[in-house]
Amino acid sequence: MFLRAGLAALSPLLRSLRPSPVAAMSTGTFVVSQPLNYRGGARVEPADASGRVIATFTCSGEKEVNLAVQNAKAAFKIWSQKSGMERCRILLEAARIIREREDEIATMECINNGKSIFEARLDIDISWQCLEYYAGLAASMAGEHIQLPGGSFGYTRREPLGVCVGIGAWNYPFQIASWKSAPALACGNAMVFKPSPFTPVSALLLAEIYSEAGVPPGLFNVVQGGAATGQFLCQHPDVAKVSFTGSVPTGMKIMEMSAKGIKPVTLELGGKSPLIIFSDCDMNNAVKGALMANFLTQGQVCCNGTRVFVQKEILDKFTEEVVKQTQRIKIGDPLLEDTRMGPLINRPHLERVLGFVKVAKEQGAKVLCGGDIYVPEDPKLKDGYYMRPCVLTNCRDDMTCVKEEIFGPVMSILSFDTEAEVLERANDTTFGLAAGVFTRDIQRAHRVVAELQAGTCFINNYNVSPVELPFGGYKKSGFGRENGRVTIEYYSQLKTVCVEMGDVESAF
Ligand SMILES: NC(=O)c1ccc[n+]([C@@H]2O[C@H](COP(=O)([O-])OP(=O)(O)OC[C@H]3O[C@@H](n4cnc5c(N)ncnc54)[C@H](O)[C@@H]3O)[C@@H](O)[C@H]2O)c1
Ligand SMILES: C[N+](C)(C)CCCC=O
Repeated sequence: MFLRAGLAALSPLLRSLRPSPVAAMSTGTFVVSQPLNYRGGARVEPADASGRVIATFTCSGEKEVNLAVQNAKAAFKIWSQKSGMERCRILLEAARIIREREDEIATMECINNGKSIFEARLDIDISWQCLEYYAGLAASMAGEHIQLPGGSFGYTRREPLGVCVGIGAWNYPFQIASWKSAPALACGNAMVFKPSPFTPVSALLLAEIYSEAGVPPGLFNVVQGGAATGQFLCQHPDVAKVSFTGSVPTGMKIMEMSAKGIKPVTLELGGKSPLIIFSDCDMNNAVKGALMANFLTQGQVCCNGTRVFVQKEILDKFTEEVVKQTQRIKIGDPLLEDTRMGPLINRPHLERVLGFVKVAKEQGAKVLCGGDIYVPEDPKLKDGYYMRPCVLTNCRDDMTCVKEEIFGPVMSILSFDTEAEVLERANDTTFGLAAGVFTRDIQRAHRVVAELQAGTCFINNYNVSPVELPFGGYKKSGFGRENGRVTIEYYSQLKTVCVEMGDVESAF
């Protein structure tokens, strides 16, 4: 197998998914000449193929999934017996290696996904921080001791679940693999991870780094493939838990499959989050916050605050400034240091996003900037999947662009009068991933976030993600959390031990 990967080189992958020709989106390329599955501590060709070829690697079928799970089971026996301190040391070493190789990993991620190298480095930083954070928690995981009458007592043990499955989306490939594996491994579990077929390469680096850091062979495995491979993983009888990041429709299927095996699931799904800008805000910060809420990773971010509610008094000034700053965003080759927006993930997705802009116009929205294809000057990039970031105004709550997740660089601006009104409109959605508020009134800020139906709320900032804070959704945006101390609970189970110090008082 020989995969010439990269945005340029991933074109064979994209070509295999749709017949039209796909040209280079980036000047960046890398050559992957090794297999893209990772099992038992080494890169391996899949033991079988489902028949659906993606580039020059094949989707893993039932046999390969089974081998990966069996390898994970064997590694689990060793890993789960280690003390928290032992696991901590190995995870810290893995974090150190990621940090040391940050530039190399970020470059691969940039080519893998199309996000700017500037952002890719931030993703890698958040990834090693996540490993460091859970390394610390591994060493401090403990149960309770509960005194009972007559000297008897009980205690609780926090135990790992076994083999956990991670299934990732394409927008944060390395970071998603880290957010799932770090808490899973810290708790003593093993993992089989399936990246999105659109971004298959960077999870392999994580697998190799874990091996280099000293995890037992088979503790973290990677299987490549799409929906069918994901189904084999979810349905496997030896899998104890599934952690999924992706769309709501796929999340529903994952939950259904997991329900059949009574497997706990974590679902990190989509969103259509509100960002509320009150007239007493710090205007500079609110404008920066709106850009952060909409244009990271070409707008392909689950928690983006795409419904920007602006209080009437400052609507014109805010809109003018947002448009000015949006037009300044440097689009182009994601490997260049000053680029801040690269191409979208693939042509069908670009067309889908442009389609949302078209419908928005038909429904009465006004395009203040962008929303069209961008052709970079560099001839090598001319057929890339670029679009200009878009700001829409004249939006109404019933418009498609305001109701549906676009997953692209499209911000919808809506105006409001009162706090009560905006809260009702902000919550009028089936999603509940995130929300944001900009105001100088501290009481209002806390009052408003208390009423917002969202799992992750930001006050006077947006889309920052310290690994110490739990991240996850309400309503159809999913359940379970990633990051923060609480995630330990999603990768472990509690055993209660009741100890009798006297004689048995029998009822018989
Ligand atoms: N909440 C979060 O943390 C978060 C983060 C990133 C992305 N997302 C969401 O992900 C979506 C975009 O990502 P996507 O297009 O990759 O999502 P997707 O649901 O199409 O695919 C996600 C993953 O699921 C796999 N998959 C697809 N069908 C499957 C099936 N039937 N069984 C098992 N696995 C299956 C895919 O191969 C991929 O690895 C957006 O809706 C976005 O909001 C959420
Ligand atoms: C790191 N962010 C920007 C908070 C994104 C988290 C993952 C969502 O897609």
